[in-house]
Amino acid sequence: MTQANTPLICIPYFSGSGHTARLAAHIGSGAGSARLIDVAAITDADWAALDAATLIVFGAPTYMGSTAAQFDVFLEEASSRWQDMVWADKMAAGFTVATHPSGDKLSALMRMSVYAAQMGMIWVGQTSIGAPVFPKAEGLNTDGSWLGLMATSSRDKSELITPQDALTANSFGTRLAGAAQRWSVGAD
Ligand SMILES: Cc1cc2nc3c(=O)[nH]c(=O)nc-3n(C[C@H](O)[C@H](O)[C@H](O)COP(=O)(O)O)c2cc1C
Repeated sequence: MTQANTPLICIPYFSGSGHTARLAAHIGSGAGSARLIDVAAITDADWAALDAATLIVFGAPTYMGSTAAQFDVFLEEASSRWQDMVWADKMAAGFTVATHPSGDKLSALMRMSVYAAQMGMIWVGQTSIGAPVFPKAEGLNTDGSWLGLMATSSRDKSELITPQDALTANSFGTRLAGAAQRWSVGAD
C-alpha cells in the first residue's frame, strides 16, 4: 500500500514463463512499495496509476535480441501519451532477463531507454559494482550492466532468478526508490 508521501512507482512487465515477473517482484521488494503491472492483463486502474506515477520501471524478457513483442504492444499503446507529453519528466528505468549471459540483452535495454527518451522521461541507470572490482560484492551486477538491470534466467525453475541476480534486483529497487523520493521532493 502506497503511503501519502511515498512516490508512486509502477513496474509494468511482460513475462512469458515467469522469469521477468519474478525479477519485477525482487525490484518491487527492494523499492519497498511498488505497483506491479502485468501488461498482458492491464486494467484501466493500471493505466491511471502509470499516468500518476513518479517512476516507471519497464520490464521485458529479451526475445530474439530485443524486448518481447507483447511488451512492445504495451509500449505502443502507451505512446498515445506522447503527443501531449503525459509521461514527460517522470523517471524511467528498465530491466530484462534472458537465457544467455549476453543474450543481446543490451538491445532490450536500449529499446526501453530510447522509448523513455521519446516520451520525455528521465532515465535512471544502475550504480551497483560487484566483483572483480569489489571482490566482497561477488554476485552483485554479475552481467556488468549500467544502462539498466540484466539477469540471466536460472536453470533452477523453482527460483527462476539466481540469488545473485535477485540481490542485484533488490538493490536496484532500493536505488530507484531513493531516486524517486529525491525527484518528487525536487518537484515540490
Ligand atoms: C521467442 C523467444 C526468444 C528468445 N530470445 C532470446 C535471446 O535473444 N537471447 C537469450 O539469451 N534468450 C532468449 N530467449 C530466452 C528468454 O529470454 C528466457 O527464457 C527468459 O528467461 C524468459 O523470460 P520470461 O519467463 O519472463 O518470459 C528467448 C525466448 C523466447 C521464448
